[in-house]
Amino acid sequence: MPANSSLDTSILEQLSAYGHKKLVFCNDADTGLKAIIAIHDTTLGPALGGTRMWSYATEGEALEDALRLSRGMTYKSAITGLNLGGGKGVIIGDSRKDKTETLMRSYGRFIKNLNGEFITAEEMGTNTRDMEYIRMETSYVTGVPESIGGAGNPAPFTAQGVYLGIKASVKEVFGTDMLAGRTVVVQGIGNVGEHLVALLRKENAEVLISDINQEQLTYVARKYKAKPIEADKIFGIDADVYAPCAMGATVNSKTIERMKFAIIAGSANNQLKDEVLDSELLLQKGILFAPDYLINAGGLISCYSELTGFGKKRTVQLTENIYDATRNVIKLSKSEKISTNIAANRIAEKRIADVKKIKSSY
Ligand SMILES: NC(=O)c1ccc[n+]([C@@H]2O[C@H](COP(=O)([O-])OP(=O)(O)OC[C@H]3O[C@@H](n4cnc5c(N)ncnc54)[C@H](O)[C@@H]3O)[C@@H](O)[C@H]2O)c1
Repeated sequence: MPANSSLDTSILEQLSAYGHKKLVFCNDADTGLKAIIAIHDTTLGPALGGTRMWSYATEGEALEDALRLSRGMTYKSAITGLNLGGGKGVIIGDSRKDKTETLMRSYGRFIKNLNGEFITAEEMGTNTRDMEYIRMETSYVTGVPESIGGAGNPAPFTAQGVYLGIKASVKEVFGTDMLAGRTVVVQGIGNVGEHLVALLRKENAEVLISDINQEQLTYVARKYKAKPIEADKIFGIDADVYAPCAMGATVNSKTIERMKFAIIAGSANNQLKDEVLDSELLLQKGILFAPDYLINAGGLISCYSELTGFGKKRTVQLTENIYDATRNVIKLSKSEKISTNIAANRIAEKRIADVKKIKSSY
C-alpha cells in the first residue's frame, strides 16, 4: 500500500479525532469473519463493550459505528462509576443468516489475542449463546448464560435503567414521575425494547411501538396491549416520550424539526447524529434529552458484576442509581445553561481526569 494512501491517513485521523487508542481488524477467510474491534480509552480499566452484528452497507459504516460506540462506552463506564474503559466490537454480516459457532469462536480468538485489553458482551445481533461460543476460546467475555456461571442477558437491566431515566425526566417536565396516562413511543422492541414495554405497561403508560420486524411487532403488541405504528410515522407523533431502542443517529436535524415529544430517553447508543449540533437544537426546542450512555448503563453494570463477582443485588442497586444520576445531569445542565449531553460529558470526563491523577502515584 502506498505510504500516503487515503485509507492509511483517514483511519489514523479518525482515531486521533476522538482520542481512540487502538483498532483491530479481524479477517478469517475460513469462517467468513470480518470484524472490527475499537478500543477508545483504558484509563479506568480494561475496555468493555458489546459486540454488534449488523449488515453494514460499507466497511466505512462499520468502522464509524465501532469508533462512535467504543467512545460512548468510555463515557458510560466513567459516569456510572465503574472501573472500566471503553471498547466495542462490530461483526459485519446478517446475524440471522451468517452467524455460526465457528464464526463466533474465531472472533473469540481475536479477543483472546488482546490479552484482556478488551472484554466483550452481547449487543444488537448477538446473544448469550454467542457469548458462550466466545467463552470457549477466551475468558474475556461477559453476559454468558447463568447456567454456566454468568450473569445472563444484560438487556433486562438495561431496560430497567432506561425506565428509571424516563421517570426522572418525566419528573422534571411534568412535576411527577408517575407514568400512568403518559404516552411513550418505543422504537425497536427487541431485547431491551420488549422489557421496557413491559415495565411501562405495568405502570399504565400508553405505549406505541414500531419495529421493522413485523412478527415481533405483532407479538409485543398483543402481549402487552401496546399500539403498533408504522416506522416512518414516528417523528410526527404527538407523544410525551420518544424511547429510541433500535439504531443510533435517529435524533438529527431532520427528525428534530418534526418532533413534538417533550422527552427523548431510550436505550439506543449514540442517538444524536451530531452530538454538538443536535443537543443544541433540542435545547432550543425545549425537548429534554436523557443522555443515552447514562440511562442505558444497566446492562454494563450487569456485565461488571459478572466480572467482579458482585451478584444481582449489587447490579440492582447500581442500576437504581440511574434515577438520581439523571436528575443530577438535568440539574447541572440547568444551572450551567448547557445541554444535558454536555453536562453528562463533563461529569464523565472529570472522573477520568481525576483517576488519571491517582494512577500516576502507583
Ligand atoms: N442489550 C443491551 O443490554 C443494551 C445495552 C445498552 C445499549 N443497548 C442499545 O439498545 C439498542 C437495542 O439493543 P437490543 O439489545 O434490544 O437489540 P435487538 O437487536 O435485540 O433489538 C433491536 C430491535 O430494533 C429493531 N429495529 C432495527 N432497526 C429499526 C428501525 N429502523 N425501526 C424500528 N425498529 C428497528 C430490530 O428489528 C430489533 O427488533 C441498541 O442500540 C443497543 O446498542 C443495548
